[in-house]
Amino acid sequence: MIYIRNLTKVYHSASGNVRALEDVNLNIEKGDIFGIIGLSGAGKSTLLRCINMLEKPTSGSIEIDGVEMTRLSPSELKEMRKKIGMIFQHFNLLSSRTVRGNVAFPLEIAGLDKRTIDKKVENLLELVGLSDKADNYPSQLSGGQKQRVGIARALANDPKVLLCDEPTSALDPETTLSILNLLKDINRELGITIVLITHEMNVIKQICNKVAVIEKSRVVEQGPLIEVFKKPQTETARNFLKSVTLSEIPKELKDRIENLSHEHLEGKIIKIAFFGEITTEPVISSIIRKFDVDTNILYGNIDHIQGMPYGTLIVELRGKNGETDAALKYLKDLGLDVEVIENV
Ligand SMILES: Nc1ncnc2c1ncn2[C@@H]1O[C@H](COP(=O)(O)OP(=O)(O)OP(=O)(O)O)[C@@H](O)[C@H]1O
Repeated sequence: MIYIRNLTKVYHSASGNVRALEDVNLNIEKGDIFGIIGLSGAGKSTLLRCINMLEKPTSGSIEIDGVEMTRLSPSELKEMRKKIGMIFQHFNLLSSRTVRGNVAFPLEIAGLDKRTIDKKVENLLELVGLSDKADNYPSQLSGGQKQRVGIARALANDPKVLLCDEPTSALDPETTLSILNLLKDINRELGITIVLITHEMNVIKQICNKVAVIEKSRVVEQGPLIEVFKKPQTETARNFLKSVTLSEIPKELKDRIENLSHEHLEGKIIKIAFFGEITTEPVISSIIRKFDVDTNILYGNIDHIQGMPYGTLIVELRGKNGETDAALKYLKDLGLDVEVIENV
């Protein structure tokens, strides 16, 4: 659906040149919900804005639905942009127009007659669940409702692609979930390919099937979500994953660890952050089978992305003669992110 080849974007400004994108290659297939993640300034917005040619690439090619975007005349580009809707972090609604007026705007620009526009707007507002707010102004809406207007407006010209620039960053978790569900429905029911920038792992895990990681203007990892997060190759992907695993040990657990009796065996409290098939039971039983170690799970926080478990375990290991060290090494060799919290 969207094939990007050797895309480079250099901004020229008074303070010098900024290479915002460097030799970017991406394959986004029809029906994908494709997440783009990266630190601030990595080049995510520039990439999104190059896809609909709001930014003109310095070099490289962008093919959308079989059309090479960089070679279009202004009138051809105008037509092509109808196939590409866009929504924004801060909604970008026209404050002087009602909800109805905002959604009608792209249709008026396209020159449709009033009856067609009215019918279309009615359908779109029903789709996003805002029929009863048609005559409200943006200032009279909640953040989630504003984003629904943004989505309805972006869908007005029946696009094939929807570009989303941090669509839920300004929303609370519950509203975020409802907007993500709406985007998922739009993807599934209307067959629209979605490209989405986010800095939240929760957004990625809720709806994306593929992800690309941008670091310093370059795409450094891309592929199916599970592949990327199972064996993250970059710091950015690892930190994204860590943001949903346990970073702070809960206070009650800390107290419990401190109160553990020391007995006569050596012991360690370890934290395992994992993503993939290795779940509580197999990890623990493999340790028990291979080493002379007793295990006790003190804490487990497990969630799923597309059926794949990820999360954090805090485990007490007790054994003799360096057996706990051997078990620890074994876990690390399995590719798990293991950290010793305390020796007891
Ligand atoms: N119009 C511009 N002129 C000059 N430099 C720009 C312009 N727009 C962006 N840049 C620079 O290009 C680089 C990439 O910016 P971009 O906005 O694409 O990053 P981003 O990953 O979207 O960041 P954020 O998450 O903070 O929005 C940054 O160094 C930025 O300062």
